Amino acid sequence: MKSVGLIGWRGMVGSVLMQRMIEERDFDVIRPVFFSTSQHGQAAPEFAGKSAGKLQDAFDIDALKALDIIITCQGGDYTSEVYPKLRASGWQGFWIDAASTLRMKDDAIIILDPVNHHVIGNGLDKGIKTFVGGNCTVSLMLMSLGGLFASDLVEWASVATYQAASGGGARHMRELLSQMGMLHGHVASELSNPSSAILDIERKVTELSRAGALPVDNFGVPLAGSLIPWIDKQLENGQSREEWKGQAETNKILQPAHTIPVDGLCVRVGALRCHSQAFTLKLKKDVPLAEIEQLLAAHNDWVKVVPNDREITMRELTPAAVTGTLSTPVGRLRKLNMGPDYLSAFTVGDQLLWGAAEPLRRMLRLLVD
Ligand SMILES: NC(=O)C1=CN([C@@H]2O[C@H](COP(=O)(O)OP(=O)(O)OC[C@H]3O[C@@H](n4cnc5c(N)ncnc54)[C@H](OP(=O)(O)O)[C@@H]3O)[C@@H](O)[C@H]2O)C=CC1
Ligand SMILES: N[C@@H](CC(=O)OP(=O)(O)O)C(=O)O
Repeated sequence: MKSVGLIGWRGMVGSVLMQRMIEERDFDVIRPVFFSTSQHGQAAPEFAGKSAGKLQDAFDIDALKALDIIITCQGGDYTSEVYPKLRASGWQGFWIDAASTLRMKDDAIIILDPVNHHVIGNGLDKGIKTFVGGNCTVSLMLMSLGGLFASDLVEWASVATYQAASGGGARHMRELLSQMGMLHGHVASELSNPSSAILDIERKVTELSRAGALPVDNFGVPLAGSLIPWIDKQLENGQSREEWKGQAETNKILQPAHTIPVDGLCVRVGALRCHSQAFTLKLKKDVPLAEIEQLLAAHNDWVKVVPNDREITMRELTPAAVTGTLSTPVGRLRKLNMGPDYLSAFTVGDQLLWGAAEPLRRMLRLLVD
C-alpha cells in the first residue's frame, strides 16, 4: 500500500476532501500519514476507522521524503516553502496540490480527469510527478461545458462569474454571514411591521453599510446586499488575476492545437459555496440546439442539462440547489440575437467539490488503483 501524506486536511478544502475520501473509501487503499504546520505531536484523526498515530510536522523534509504521494490543501505559502526543498532533496514521489503556485509550471499538469484524462495519462507516461487542481471557475466551466470543448466547437468564450464567498476561504464566509446578520438586525423591528415603508428600511440598511460598521477585514468592503467586481490581484493589462486564469488554465488543461480565447469579468457575490457563470460562446459553426444539449449531457457523469424553462431553471440551476453536490448543471442554453453560432449558457457548481477537493482525490485514485 502506498504511503500518502495528507497536509491541510483540517482546513476548509481539506475537510471536504476528507469527507469525500471517506465516502469513496479511499482510506481503504492507502496508508495515510497526517501532517500539520501547527499541531504536530497531537493525535492524528481516525478517518474511516483507521488509526494514523500522531500528527507529523508538515515542515519536516525527512518525514515528507518517506512518502510515495503527498496531497496538500495547505495553501500556496506552504507549497512555495516546502515543495522546492523536497524536490531538491531528491524526492521522486507524486505531489498533488490544491494551491495555484505550481499550476503553470512546465513540469506540472492541471488535473480534471473527466476533462483531460488523456493529458494526465500522457504526463504520467512522460514521468510527470506534480499534479495541481485547477482554479475553481475554470474547473467548473469545463465540467459543465466539456462536451463543446471536447468536440472542438468553441471558437471563444466570454464569461461573467458570480463567485461564492468560500472562494476566499473560511473567514470570508463568516464575514459575509456576519454582515448579513448585522444588516438584518438593524431593521428587524421595521421588517416585522408589514406597514413600514420599504424605502425607509433600505435607507437604514444602506446607511449602515456605508457607515464602516460592518466587518470587512477579509473582503475589504461590504459584500452582503452588494457585490464586488474584482477577485484576486490587479494585473497591468487591466484584468484581475482570476480573469487571467480563465484562458491560461483552460488551455493548459485542454492543450488544444490553437489557443482558445477565454475572457470576461469575475465578480464576488453573496453566495456561500457555489460559483455560477454566465457564458457567451462563439461556436465554430451553427450546431442545432438539440445536438448541443446532447453533446453536453454525454460528456461526463456529473453534468446535467437543465431545460431552458423558467420553473425548472429556478428550481435546479441555483447555488441553493447545487451546494454540497457533485452535480455541475448547465442551462439557459439558447442561440443569441448575434447569430446562430452564438450560444448562451449558465452553469453552477460547488466550488469546494469539483472546484477544489474532488480532482485531487481522483488523481490519488489514478495513482493507487
Ligand atoms: N478556499 C477555496 O475555495 C480554495 C482553496 N484552495 C487552496 O487551498 C488552500 C487552503 O484553503 P482553505 O481550506 O480555504 O484554508 P483554511 O484556512 O481553511 O485551512 C488552511 C490551514 O489552516 C490551518 N488552521 C488553523 N486554524 C484552523 C482552524 N481553526 N480550523 C481549520 N484549520 C485551521 C490548518 O493547518 P494546520 O493544521 O497546519 O494548522 C489548515 O490546514 C488555499 O490557500 C488555496 O491554495 C484551492 C481551491 C479553492
Ligand atoms: N480564486 C477563487 C478560489 C480559487 O480556486 O482560487 P485558486 O485559483 O487560487 O485555486 C475564488 O476566490 O473564488
